[in-house]
Amino acid sequence: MRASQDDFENAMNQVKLLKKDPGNEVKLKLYALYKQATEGPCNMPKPGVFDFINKAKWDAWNALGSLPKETARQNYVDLVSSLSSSSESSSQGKPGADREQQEYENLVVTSEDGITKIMFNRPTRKNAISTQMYQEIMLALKAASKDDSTITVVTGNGDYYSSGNDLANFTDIPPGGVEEKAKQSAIMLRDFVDTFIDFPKPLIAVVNGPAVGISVTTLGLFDAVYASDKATFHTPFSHLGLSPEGCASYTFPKIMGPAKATEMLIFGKKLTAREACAQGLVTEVFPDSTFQKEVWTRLKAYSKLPQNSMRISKQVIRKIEKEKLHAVNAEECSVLQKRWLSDECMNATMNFLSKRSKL
Ligand SMILES: CCCC/C=C/CC(=O)SCCNC(=O)CCNC(=O)[C@H](O)C(C)(C)COP(=O)(O)OP(=O)(O)OC[C@H]1O[C@@H](n2cnc3c(N)ncnc32)[C@H](O)[C@@H]1OP(=O)(O)O
Repeated sequence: MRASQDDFENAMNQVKLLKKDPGNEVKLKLYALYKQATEGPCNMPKPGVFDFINKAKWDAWNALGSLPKETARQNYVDLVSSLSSSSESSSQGKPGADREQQEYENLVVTSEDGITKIMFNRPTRKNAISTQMYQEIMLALKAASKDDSTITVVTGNGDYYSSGNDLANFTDIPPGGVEEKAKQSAIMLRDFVDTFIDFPKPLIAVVNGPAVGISVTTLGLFDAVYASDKATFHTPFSHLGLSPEGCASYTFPKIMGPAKATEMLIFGKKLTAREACAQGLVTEVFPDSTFQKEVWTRLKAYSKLPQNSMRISKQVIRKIEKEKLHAVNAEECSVLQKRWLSDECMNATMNFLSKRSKL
């Protein structure tokens, strides 16, 4: 089977996750295959003999001759896949060897061009948010709030932005029983949402694919939301015996009006990206084929704006709401603590985990 554009983009993301530097030879090969896959045969003038780096790159690309773009794309995906598996097996062979380098298990966090990017990284679970991942997101946001970047971006690796709360979170019952679990979860959820409410810099969501549950509700706390036209927005709380969180009980009626918010939050209506944009939840929608390029070009331009001015403007815009948002968050968590113990919620969770239901 030929590698698709999605496979190619996933492979590009995978390269950033490699735990081990693959070495210059492999990096040149990756560069050449990437150029061939995206631009075709080498079309650049040959760099001078003393321009060592660019000449090495040119040589590698030029050596691919007239290799078709599709074949180059496939070879790129295959090469990344072989690198990913060998870097996984070598780190398994040396337990703990790469721990210090990789701070997060479920996120990839990078800082470049004044932008800190926090990428959900559980693509095989559709970026479902496990208990550990909630903690990691809070840590990453707190670190981003203090680093040198001017803006912070949250996005997902793979085809989903996030499928929301990992429903397996509720299977890890502590000695205190389900009541204790519900209490712990409410405390964690409240801290989690507070971290978004208090985030001091422009916070941007780059919604690369479908978003479910808490990954949708928290969008109401972002400063801008850019979405691929492949993204959908779904809050199936009633189907799961739940109730809204992430301050959506307040932000959604405010953003889209109570009637539209009801359709989403009570009846679980799934919105397309364009519908979510028309309702004001999404700032702008881009065709999936150009999504990453267009959004990152724009974000790079925004990240060059004066840092203090952006922070202060955000403060002015949000200040009046902060207290209200914290109160809403506390109330939603307290309601959910009871909901998690309800038969409606327990049955829905069991049905999903025993593979009897999906959204
Ligand atoms: C403690 C704080 C709590 C805060 C509360 C928040 C509320 C919410 O977030 S409610 C929303 C909860 N999310 C869901 O109900 C989504 C459940 N998932 C699905 O319905 C489907 O997986 C999907 C529609 C998202 C995707 O379907 P698709 O057929 O494309 O892929 P799958 O084969 O189902 O997914 C691959 C793999 O990933 C597992 N998985 C996906 N999402 C979740 C999830 N949210 N929780 C746990 N596991 C998830 C899925 O089971 C598959 O696993 P297997 O390969 O082992 O079958």
